[in-house]
Amino acid sequence: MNRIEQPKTIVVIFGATGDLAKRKLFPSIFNLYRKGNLSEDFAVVGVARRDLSSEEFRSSVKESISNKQVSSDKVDTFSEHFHYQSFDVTNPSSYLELKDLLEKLDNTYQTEGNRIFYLAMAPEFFGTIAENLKKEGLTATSGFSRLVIEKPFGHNLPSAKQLNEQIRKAFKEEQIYRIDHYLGKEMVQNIEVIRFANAIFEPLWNNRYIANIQVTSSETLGVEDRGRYYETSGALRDMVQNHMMQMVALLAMEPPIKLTTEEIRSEKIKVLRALRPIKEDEVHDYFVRGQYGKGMQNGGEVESYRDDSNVDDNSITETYVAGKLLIDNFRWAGVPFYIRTGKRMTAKSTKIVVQFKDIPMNLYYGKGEQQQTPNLLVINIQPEEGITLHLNAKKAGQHMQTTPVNLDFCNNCIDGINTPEAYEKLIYDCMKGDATNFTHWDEVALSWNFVDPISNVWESQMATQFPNYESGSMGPKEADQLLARDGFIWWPVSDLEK
Ligand SMILES: NC(=O)C1=CN([C@@H]2O[C@H](COP(=O)(O)OP(=O)(O)OC[C@H]3O[C@@H](n4cnc5c(N)ncnc54)[C@H](OP(=O)(O)O)[C@@H]3O)[C@@H](O)[C@H]2O)C=CC1
Ligand SMILES: O=C1O[C@H](COP(=O)(O)O)[C@@H](O)[C@H](O)[C@H]1O
Repeated sequence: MNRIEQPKTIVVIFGATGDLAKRKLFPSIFNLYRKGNLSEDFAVVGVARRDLSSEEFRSSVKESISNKQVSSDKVDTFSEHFHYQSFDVTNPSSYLELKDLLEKLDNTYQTEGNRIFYLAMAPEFFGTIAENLKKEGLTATSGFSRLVIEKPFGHNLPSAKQLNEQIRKAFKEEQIYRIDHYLGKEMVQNIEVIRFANAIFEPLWNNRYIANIQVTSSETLGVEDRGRYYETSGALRDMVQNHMMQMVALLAMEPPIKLTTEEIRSEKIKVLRALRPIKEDEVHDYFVRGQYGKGMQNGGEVESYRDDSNVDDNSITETYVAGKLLIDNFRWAGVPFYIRTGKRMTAKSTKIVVQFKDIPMNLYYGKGEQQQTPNLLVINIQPEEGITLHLNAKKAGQHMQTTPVNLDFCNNCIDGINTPEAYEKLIYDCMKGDATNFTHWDEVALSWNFVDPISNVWESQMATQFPNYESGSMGPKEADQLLARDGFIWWPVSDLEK
């Protein structure tokens, strides 16, 4: 029987009073504790500017996990592991105070000098914190010392390089865990298994049999209270440079020779290196940007992006991106990978659709009322988790007519299986020292290198047509034309699409 690994560690959360900590980090650590993936040998130290006692901090931790159906005793015992320190990231004495606290907690919780520094703060502080942690001796412990970095990792390639150089002065590459929460999603992790553990897919996974691959991540929410950040980012930096390109890399990579961090990352890096660069004068041929206007969602009218109080009235920030990526290697030459992501769209849905090529001669073509549809393999990432294979079969009856049939596997429909949240998996991986589902610097750099020409063009040219899609729709019509030019359509990603 497999024994559950119960890592011993102190997690220091920088930005522990913030949104991410409350919504994602505390509940994820709690789930690990509840499931027995953590023993009693762990502590969490929250740091932020505001003046709170550890008791007050524990109350906010309890509040963030209060909707979980568990006994209050468990919640109380869990929250006893949490401690708080008011902190100024630029002041060396804050680090020295933290160092003392960590040494004491090491003894109390038997954490053997193991430390995870989780930077859940505005990115402008990432470099300073990393440098000070080293300078003030917090990384010199008898155990491991790891740095978890939230997105965004830079704003473009030069700023990402600068940040990387800064943190590399304090931490080695193997100590750095750059979070991309899509890599913690169950079905994103399943891409490799579907591809490499099934004899029926891998032989077909190439330009001889695949016509195109579509990756969609649509959201119904607008920018909510993140307008200020989003104005500096836009969908290209917020979603494409990281999550979307990571999914493309997993879909396109060669089978790794072993399932190790180095081998898997190395195959993903090769895909990113093989991406055909988009020249600035070609951006319009390959990429489409959009911004949502007002519209109807869930039966009510919603405001446009530009109406948000934190957004410029004439903002040219894109809330939608669709693009065509080409991978110039032996396996993928000629196969377009289409990606699209946007806010305030028809449905919340992340799906990958692999469209297979038509067979050379179809004996049943044109028979019956329904046209035959291509074979599709749909990987449902969220909210449903699973796979659907679209096939053609004989329609019951006297005639040789075909009808589409779907073979469905739903991962999260099975009773009793509650798939863990992405953050839960990633935090646990980091505690165990498994960096496979975190992005290596080379992946970050190659992704910025790919998207930078696109953002340069978009920033230098006014988007006079904005807003160009209604809230509640599937994005601007130019995104449909992008595929129509190649003779394809976007396959629906939800039943709500007409
Ligand atoms: N929220 C989300 O859903 C997501 C967030 N992220 C990333 O996570 C990071 C944090 O985001 P989020 O939680 O939303 O941000 P918030 O603005 O909600 O929280 C920021 C935190 O930083 C602390 N802080 C700010 N300035 C200082 C300072 N000078 N010294 C010490 N602490 C400081 C704040 O506490 P106080 O005011 O008490 O100092 C607060 O705890 C960002 O990099 C963001 O891009 C990534 C993906 C999703
Ligand atoms: O990283 C981000 O992801 C979310 C979407 O994540 P999901 O897990 O809900 O699909 C997005 O809303 C946010 O803008 C972006 O920063």
